[in-house]
Amino acid sequence: MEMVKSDDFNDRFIEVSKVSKHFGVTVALNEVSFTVPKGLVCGLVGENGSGKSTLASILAGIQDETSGKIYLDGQKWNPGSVLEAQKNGVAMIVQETGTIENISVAENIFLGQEMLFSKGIFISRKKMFAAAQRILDELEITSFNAESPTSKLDLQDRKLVEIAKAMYWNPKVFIVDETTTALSHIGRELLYALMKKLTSKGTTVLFISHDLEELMEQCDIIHVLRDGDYIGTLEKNQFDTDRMKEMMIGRNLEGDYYHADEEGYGDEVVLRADQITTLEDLLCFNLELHKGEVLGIGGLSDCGMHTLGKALFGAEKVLDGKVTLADGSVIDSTKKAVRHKMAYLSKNRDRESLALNATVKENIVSIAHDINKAFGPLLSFKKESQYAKKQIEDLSIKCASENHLVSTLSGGNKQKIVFGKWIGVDSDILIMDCPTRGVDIGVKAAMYKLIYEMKKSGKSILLISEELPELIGMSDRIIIMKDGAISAEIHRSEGFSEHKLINAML
Ligand SMILES: Nc1ncnc2c1ncn2[C@@H]1O[C@H](COP(=O)(O)OP(=O)(O)OP(=O)(O)O)[C@@H](O)[C@H]1O
Repeated sequence: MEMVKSDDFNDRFIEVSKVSKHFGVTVALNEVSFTVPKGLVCGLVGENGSGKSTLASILAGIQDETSGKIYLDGQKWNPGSVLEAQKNGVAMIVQETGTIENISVAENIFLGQEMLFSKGIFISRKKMFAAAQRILDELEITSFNAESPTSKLDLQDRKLVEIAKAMYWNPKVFIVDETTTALSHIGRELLYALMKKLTSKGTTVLFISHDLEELMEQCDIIHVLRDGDYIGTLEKNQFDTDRMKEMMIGRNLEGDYYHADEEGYGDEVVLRADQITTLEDLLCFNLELHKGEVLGIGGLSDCGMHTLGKALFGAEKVLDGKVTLADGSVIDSTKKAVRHKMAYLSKNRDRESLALNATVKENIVSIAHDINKAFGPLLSFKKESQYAKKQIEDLSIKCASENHLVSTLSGGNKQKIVFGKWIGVDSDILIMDCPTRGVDIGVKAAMYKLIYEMKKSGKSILLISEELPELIGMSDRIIIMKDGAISAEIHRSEGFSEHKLINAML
């Protein structure tokens, strides 16, 4: 093992030295150097595509650096695989799905480690389930158990499985990549408490987030990346959102983030849920969305709001009751919804909104056939290319060209594609489930501006969100759901407050 010449490894428990990562012509990391002291929460912040996940995944053994070196606790760190990294104390919660669908929670937690429970040539599933359950109990996770099939879990619960899996390894370094936006209030609190507990025992946490307030609350220091370069570090006493934004973007980000005025909306009801009941979550649920309204829907992740979004778009079977438009049309399939100029942005982008193995262009134009027609049913390749290029430019999607594969884009850039794909087709009713998940502050501001412009031009938007500032900032009216029912309805004119909303959720 190569050793670093220093007595105090604790101050530079992780040492990243001139690390570069190239993907063909893309330079994801450019000679990045920084250190992270032991037992602290270190934030990593930067715009979408600035290299945060790439760096984190090199540390976690997912991929190798092109050049440069990393030292962990004074020793050269170069894990050959994720398993090797985990065994040697580095565990990571990835941005998207880090679990496998068709197996149980326990099998996910001990994936690749089944031999720990071997009895001769057999694996004792009983012992494996018991061990997994102990970890879940210690984390006070009660929404599922070790035997639950992973395919039945929502995004939040699958993230909790990943957290439980990481805890098995008792990590020296715990990496959390843009996970909190997949978690509801309770999930976030659980993660924050865990991070505190871990650091008190000497674990180092690398925390990646686009939420600057969250970073300032949870971190002891914050490293800033921009376009693959390390820009600098802020210590706790230097934390300041404007300074952070300037370091991230290289200029001042000015202007109003949210729309926060009282323009109101029309009386016409454009979408109505009439006593709808779904297999799970919703029972005789009523809702009206008006022309030109931004209706915010909030609640804890299992309150039924994500199912509501799907049911309104015809993507979730409505067993009783119906979803209708102003002209009386019943929406009972996604095909009908799209035909009636409805759009739906799913929270679960990799599973439900994107074709990962297709190109940026193929994804963006996939529902824009009417716009890009040449003659009759024939499509114009030129129009499609121009259309895709415009979305790429408007949302500053970071990719080499419109022919770039979506699977290789950063998380936030994937989210921009989902947004661009649906926004571009000029729908009248837009159901958006966590539309700004994982996007950086600059793009968030651009998305909010577009949502506001759509509202002003008479479009109706149902904004399902787990971010209270987003709901408060953007909505004309907010409905808070709890256990599949409405627990509060508040109009902007009555005054929104986080306190009121949280009380209605719990
Ligand atoms: N496997 C890959 N092949 C090609 N390019 C890649 C690959 N992985 C990442 N990149 C590129 O490297 C750059 C950095 O991506 P990375 O995912 O590290 O950004 P990030 O800062 O984590 O972004 P986000 O905030 O959106 O998650 C991006 O331009 C991305 O498209």
